[in-house]
Amino acid sequence: MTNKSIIEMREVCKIYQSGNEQVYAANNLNLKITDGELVVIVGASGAGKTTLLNLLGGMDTVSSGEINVNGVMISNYSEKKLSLYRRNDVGFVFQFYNLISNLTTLENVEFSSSFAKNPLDPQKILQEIGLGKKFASFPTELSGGQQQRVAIARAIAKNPLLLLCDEPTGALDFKTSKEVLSLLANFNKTYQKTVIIITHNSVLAQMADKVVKIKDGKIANIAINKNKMPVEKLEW
Ligand SMILES: Nc1ncnc2c1ncn2[C@@H]1O[C@H](COP(=O)(O)OP(=O)(O)OP(=O)(O)O)[C@@H](O)[C@H]1O
Repeated sequence: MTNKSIIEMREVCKIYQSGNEQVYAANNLNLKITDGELVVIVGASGAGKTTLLNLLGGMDTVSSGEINVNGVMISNYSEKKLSLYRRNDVGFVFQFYNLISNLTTLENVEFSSSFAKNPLDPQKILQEIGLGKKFASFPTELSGGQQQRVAIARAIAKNPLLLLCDEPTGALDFKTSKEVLSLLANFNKTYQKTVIIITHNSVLAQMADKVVKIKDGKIANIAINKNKMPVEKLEW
């Protein structure tokens, strides 16, 4: 890992209007993430985790403050530039895999990477992820864990600057969750790319380089793990 910051958030606020009330989903967030870090973001339901990830991924815009990604101020981006940023620089993994149901495994990955600037080989990534025998399967023919693998392959094959994962194991059992988390940790290690994982499960904090705790839209704590734990050893 280098010491270069890949993300710098300065005094970021996101305010939603809910009836007559203003909700500070992000309330003065200051955060630096180093290139190649594995970051886990924890916090209770409604704390503001998804809001933070959506702001980083260019899916939502700040109410105030600045977000700099890889030396570029994305918080000043127009809708068009944000769309290119999402396409080229960000890989997303969600709790529910969001695969295209009438495309095969390989087609799902190829479709997404065909829009990216500098994609990796979809077949190679699917092989690495253990889906070498499932190229021709449709999503309904795959287990939940396999579908999440396709979603991860799809995100990785774009060769993104950042891999953003929102509750990637939320719908999976213990064993499958660990397999999926291992893939994310391996990607981080092999490709030296920044991976950010949102979770309710505080045990996952042990696999991170950096753990960010969010509470009521604010950063409650940032901890650095000197000795992060291999995913295989996590128990919950
Ligand atoms: N589009 C929106 N309009 C109004 N309020 C919103 C909107 N999106 C989020 N909020 C509010 O912002 C706060 C933070 O929501 P967010 O989804 O970021 O939390 P979270 O930590 O990801 O929660 P969960 O773990 O349940 O997904 C909550 O109070 C939520 O109700």
